[in-house]
Amino acid sequence: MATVSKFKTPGHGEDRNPGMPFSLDAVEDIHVNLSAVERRASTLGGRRTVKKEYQAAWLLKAISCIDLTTLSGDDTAGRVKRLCAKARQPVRPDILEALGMSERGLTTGAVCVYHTMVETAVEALAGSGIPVAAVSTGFPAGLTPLDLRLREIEASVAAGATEIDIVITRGHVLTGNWKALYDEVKAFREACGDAHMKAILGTGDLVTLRNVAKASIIAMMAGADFIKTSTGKESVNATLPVSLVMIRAIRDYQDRTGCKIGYKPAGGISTAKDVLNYQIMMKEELGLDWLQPDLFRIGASSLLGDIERQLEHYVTGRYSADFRHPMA
Ligand SMILES: O=C[C@H](O)COP(=O)(O)O
Repeated sequence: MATVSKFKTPGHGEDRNPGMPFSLDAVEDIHVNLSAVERRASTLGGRRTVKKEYQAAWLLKAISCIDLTTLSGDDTAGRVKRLCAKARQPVRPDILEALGMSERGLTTGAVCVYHTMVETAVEALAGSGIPVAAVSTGFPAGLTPLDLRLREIEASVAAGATEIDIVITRGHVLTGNWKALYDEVKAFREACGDAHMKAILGTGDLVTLRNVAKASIIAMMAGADFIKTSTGKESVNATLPVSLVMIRAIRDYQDRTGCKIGYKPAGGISTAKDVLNYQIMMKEELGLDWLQPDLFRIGASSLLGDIERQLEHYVTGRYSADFRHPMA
């Protein structure tokens, strides 16, 4: 069985993206061939499959990349504590033992919460090495005053979040105001300090894949450590075609600067089959480095339950009822 390596805790990497000066030239020539993107995305699941022990190994790796998320209006400290317990022990001990994984210290990549839950999560995760990510900047719409959005980042960092998921102003993209988008993301990155910044583009609001590609490049140019598809609150969240466009933008940025930017699809990824498609895409388009939690995260609130069920099926030959995997 392939191994799951313990992730490097992000937030203090010496290889962080320093960004680059704003340049309109970098986005003006971007074009996206919609049918080619859709064709490529649609073949991913069918062309390659991973089975049996390889599938179990890929799913264990996927767990280490999950940003285990709760972002609900009815979140409570109790729910966040239960989520953190699940992040520490994402798979039942008997399943892990059968997989020979008991001693490997498998955890999720992070726990992702609203600002008011950061302290609770930090306390509940103490000593585990699991980072707390805070959604910020007026999540999910990102339309609160700029100074409040900056202060919100600073408050989450002060409360112990080492990863900040910011949301961009989608209006800047829709009106082609690339300089305003650059300035905003750069200001967010400065406010993050040492905390790693994931830039949520809200791709479901951006109308065209060309806009998605341009917004991806601007966010990276302004210093994003990760680019992330969605808040989970748009009517369309992560999709494979959108991901392909963002991943290719990451490749372009790496060609241009040598910097490796992380990728986080988020929203609506709830089955083991979904996540395997994303992993195959990452491996084929960007290579093995992007299967590790320092460059790949999956934002999900309910994916872990299905992965655990599939692992149990692999170990026992039987599927258990959903209620046996109640959290995440
Ligand atoms: O960033 C994470 C998303 O908000 C989670 O979305 P989900 O509830 O559809 O898994």
